[in-house]
Amino acid sequence: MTATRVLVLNSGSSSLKYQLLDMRDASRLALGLVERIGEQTSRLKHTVAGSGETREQDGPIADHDAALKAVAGELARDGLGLDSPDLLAIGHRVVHGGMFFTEPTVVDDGVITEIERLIPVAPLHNPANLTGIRTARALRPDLPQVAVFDTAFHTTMPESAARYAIDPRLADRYRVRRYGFHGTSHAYVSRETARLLGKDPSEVNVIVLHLGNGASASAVERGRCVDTSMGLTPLEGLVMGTRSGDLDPAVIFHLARVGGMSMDEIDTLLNKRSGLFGLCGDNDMREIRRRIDEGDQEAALAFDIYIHRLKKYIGAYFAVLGKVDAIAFTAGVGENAAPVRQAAIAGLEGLGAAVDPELNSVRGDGARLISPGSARVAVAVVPTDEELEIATQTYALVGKSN
Ligand SMILES: Nc1ncnc2c1ncn2[C@@H]1O[C@H](COP(=O)(O)OP(=O)(O)O)[C@@H](O)[C@H]1O
Ligand SMILES: CC(=O)OP(=O)(O)O
Ligand SMILES: [Mg+2]
Repeated sequence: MTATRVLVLNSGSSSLKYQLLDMRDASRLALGLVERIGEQTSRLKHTVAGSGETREQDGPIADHDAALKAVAGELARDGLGLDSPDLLAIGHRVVHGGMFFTEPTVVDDGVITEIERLIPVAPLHNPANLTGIRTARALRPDLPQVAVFDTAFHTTMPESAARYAIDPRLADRYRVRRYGFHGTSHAYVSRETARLLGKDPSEVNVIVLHLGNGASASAVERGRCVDTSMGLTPLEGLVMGTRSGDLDPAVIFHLARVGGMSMDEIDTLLNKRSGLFGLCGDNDMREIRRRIDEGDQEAALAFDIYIHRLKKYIGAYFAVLGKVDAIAFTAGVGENAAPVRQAAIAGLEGLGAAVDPELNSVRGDGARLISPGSARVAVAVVPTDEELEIATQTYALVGKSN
């Protein structure tokens, strides 16, 4: 029997999302999430796709190694364990691939060393991705492990967008350039948006707004990324859950010289204690909307700053692309927060974009248009599926040799 199943691991800084898929028809067999890894209140939520049965397990899970072993245990209970002969490969999300990785790559020792070398530019993500790879390798040393990089989709950016305005020799020596992240999602969502419009990706220009806890925008011209809001690290660009996004780099010198903060303190401040959380003490958009509804001014200002930045990027990418066919909202906030979509597009009628309040308020699982029929630019909600995209790329790489 030919093995056709792919297990996908999407390790975040404190979470592990996973899906087991059968790639004959890309159907899901099981999926789940381990949250708050490293805290006392960790939770594993495991769902068996066929029956829809969900099991939850609460209690401390110390690190990503323990998380993956717990997930393996849950899968084994359903007869879907990692020891199954039906398992073809394990696909891993790796956030930073630098300039080196432009394609999905079968992991060997050299690949691991390179991902390790990139830790300084993805300190929240690459260590977790590496733990996932190492644990999976230890559990099934015989299986191909495939790394799918967040940065890969953005390697088509022209130098004018990818370079910072600093001495290119210095930039090259330290590999300082704009890499961009969430690429697997931007690739998938831009393609799905074209499909929603009944077009081939090569026929349309799309602005993708990936608004999760981390958030980034991209300008996709005829299927190729030409600009994106994240840079050397996932800190640049939009206001995020806990990250500041863009600021004058001199803020850092100022906090060091005048505020007496160390580089590590500033790094932690900007990555973990800024963004929505820094502004109002909450990083979850649901909580922020609830507070706004109760008249909370601090939450309202945080929301306004978030929207203002988002709008600036939408405007910038109109200019970068020249002609825009669609704006797609995706990820946790983009897919669920109707007020964010409404506020981000409000006032863009002159650019041809508008949101129909009624369509915008309808909840749904699939990709859908939320712009009025008369709008020149389609505005859409397009759910992302990084795990499906990673499974597809993993299968394309190792399935044919099986
Ligand atoms: N129903 C909802 N309404 C508004 N925001 C939501 C909703 N559900 C999730 N979110 C937002 O989505 C975020 C998580 O998005 P997600 O794409 O899962 O992020 P990540 O992959 O970075 O963990 C939450 O922090 C929250 O702000
Ligand atoms: C790169 C990045 O920001 O990822 P996430 O949104 O999963 O934190
Ligand atoms: Mg995410």
